Amino acid sequence: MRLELEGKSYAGRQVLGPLSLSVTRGERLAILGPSGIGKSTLLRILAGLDGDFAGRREGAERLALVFQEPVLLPWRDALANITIPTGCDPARARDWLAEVGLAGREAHFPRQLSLGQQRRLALARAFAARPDLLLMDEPFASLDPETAARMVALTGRLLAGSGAGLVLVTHARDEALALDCRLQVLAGQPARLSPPHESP
Ligand SMILES: Nc1ncnc2c1ncn2[C@@H]1O[C@H](COP(=O)(O)OP(=O)(O)OP(=O)(O)O)[C@@H](O)[C@H]1O
Repeated sequence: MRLELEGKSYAGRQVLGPLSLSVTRGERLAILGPSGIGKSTLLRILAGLDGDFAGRREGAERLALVFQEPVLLPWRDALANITIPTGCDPARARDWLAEVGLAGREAHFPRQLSLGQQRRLALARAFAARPDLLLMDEPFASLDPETAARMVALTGRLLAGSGAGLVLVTHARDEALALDCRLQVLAGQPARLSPPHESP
C-alpha cells in the first residue's frame, strides 16, 4: 500500500502532511510519536476509514485492524467473534484461538475474558481474516509489562508465520524494535514523517 498525503485537516486546522509512506506484505513499519501528534489519524487514513484528506492512497492488500480497545461482539462467544466477522470456518477459528492461548475459551463471552485475553482474541480475529497487512494502533497499551511483552512476542510469531506485513502505531519504541520494525517518527505541526535520530 502506498500513501501520498498532501494534507489532513480537522475543521480547517492541518494536523498531518505532506508525507508519504509505503508498506507491503512481509514488511514491518512502526510509526512513533507523542500523544496527539496524529498517529491514529494517519492509521485511519491508511485503513481506508477516513477518506477526507488531500492526497492519494493506493493498494489492493487485504487489511486487518487491531485497535487499543479490542472491539469485540459482546453478545457472541469467542468462537463467533472470529467466525462472524471473518467468515473463517469454526475449525480454523478454534486453531486461531489455540494459537493465541485461548484454547478452551471458545464459549466465553468477551466480558468473561481479561483485557489481555480480549486483546489476544482480537489478534486471533485479525489473523483469521488472512490479511496481507495488519494495522495496529497502540495494541499493547495499558497491559502490565509482562502481558505486553508476551503479546508483542505472540504478534511477532503470528506475523512471521503468516507473512503478513505490519504498520504499528505506538509511542513505545521498545515494542517497535522488538517487532523488528523499520521506524518512522511523526513530528512537527502539521506532523510529518522522518527517520529517527540516531543516538550518538
Ligand atoms: N475527529 C476529530 N475532530 C477534530 N480533531 C481531531 C479529531 N480526531 C483527532 N483530532 C485532533 O487531531 C490531532 C491528532 O489526533 P490523533 O488522535 O491522530 O493523535 P495520536 O497521535 O493518535 O494521539 P494518541 O496517541 O493520544 O492517540 C489531535 O490534535 C486531535 O485533537
